[in-house]
Amino acid sequence: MTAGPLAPHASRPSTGIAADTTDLSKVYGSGDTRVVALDQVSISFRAGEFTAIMGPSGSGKSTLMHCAAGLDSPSSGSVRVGTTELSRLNDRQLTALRRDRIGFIFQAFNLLPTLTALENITLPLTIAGRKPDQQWLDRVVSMVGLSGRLDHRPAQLSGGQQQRVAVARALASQPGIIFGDEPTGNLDSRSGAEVLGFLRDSVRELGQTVVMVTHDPVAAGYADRVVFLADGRLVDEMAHPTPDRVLDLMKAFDTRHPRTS
Ligand SMILES: Nc1ncnc2c1ncn2[C@@H]1O[C@H](COP(=O)(O)OP(=O)(O)OP(=O)(O)O)[C@@H](O)[C@H]1O
Repeated sequence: MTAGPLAPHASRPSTGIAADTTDLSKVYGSGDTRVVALDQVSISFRAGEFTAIMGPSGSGKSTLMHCAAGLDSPSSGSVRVGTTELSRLNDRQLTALRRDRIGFIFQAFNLLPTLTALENITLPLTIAGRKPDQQWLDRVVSMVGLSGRLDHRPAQLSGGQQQRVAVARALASQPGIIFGDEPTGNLDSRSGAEVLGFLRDSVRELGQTVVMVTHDPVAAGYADRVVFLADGRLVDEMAHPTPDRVLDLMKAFDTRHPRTS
C-alpha cells in the first residue's frame, strides 16, 4: 500500500541528502497580521550529519522544522525528504511518510502514560503494522541505557529517562531523518547532556541524520553543523561548533540585528 517512494528504506537516498528545502517561504496571515516566517530558505540536511538550527525567538526555526518534516505546508518553494517531493503527496501519503521515514523528539516527551517504555518505543512500528528489527532495537535500547527499565511506565521514570524513551522511539524505525524541537528544553543540564550525547552517538555510531532546533549554545556544541536564522532567512552557518564559538556568533548577531521587542 505504501510501496514505491514511501517504502521505509527508501529513506537512504543515493544523493546523500536526507532532506532539503528550495526557496521555502511561509507566510502566516494577511494584511496587517501578515508575517513572513520563512523567506526563501534553501538548505540541505546531509545524511549522517547532526545539524542544529539556531536563531532569535521568532526567527522561523520551528516553522522551518515543521515544513521540513511535513507538519506544515509551505506558502511557496519545495521540500524533499530523501527524494520525495512533499507537495506531490496527498494527506494519507504524507501521514505515512511522517510515520515511516521521520522521527520526532519534542520538548514535552509525548509518551503514552498507560504503555510501558518498550511499548512506547515500538508504538510507531505497531501503528505501521511493522515488526521491530530486534537486533536494531536491542542496540538502540542499550545505547540509551534503558535495558533495565523497559517494563516501567512513564510515571515511574525520571524526565531524563522519559526523553531517552522518546529518543529510542524516534530511532526505532530507522527513519531517514530525526527532527528535535528543543529536545532538552525540559531537562536539567546533566540529563540534557545525556540525551544530547545519545543523539550524537546515533549519528556517529548508527549513521542517523538528526536536525535539532535549540536556543542553547551548549546543545548546539554537540552538532556537526549549526545554521543560524534571523527574520526568516538563513544568515550564517558554522561547522564543528563549540559552545564558545556559537555564543560569540550569537552576540555578534545581537549587535547586528538588535531586537525591537
Ligand atoms: N500559526 C501561526 N500563525 C501566525 N503566525 C505564526 C504562526 N506560527 C508562527 N508564526 C510567526 O512566524 C514567525 C516565526 O515563528 P517560529 O515559531 O517559527 O519562530 P522560532 O524561531 O521557532 O521562535 P521561538 O524560538 O520563539 O520558538 C513568528 O513571528 C511567529 O509569530
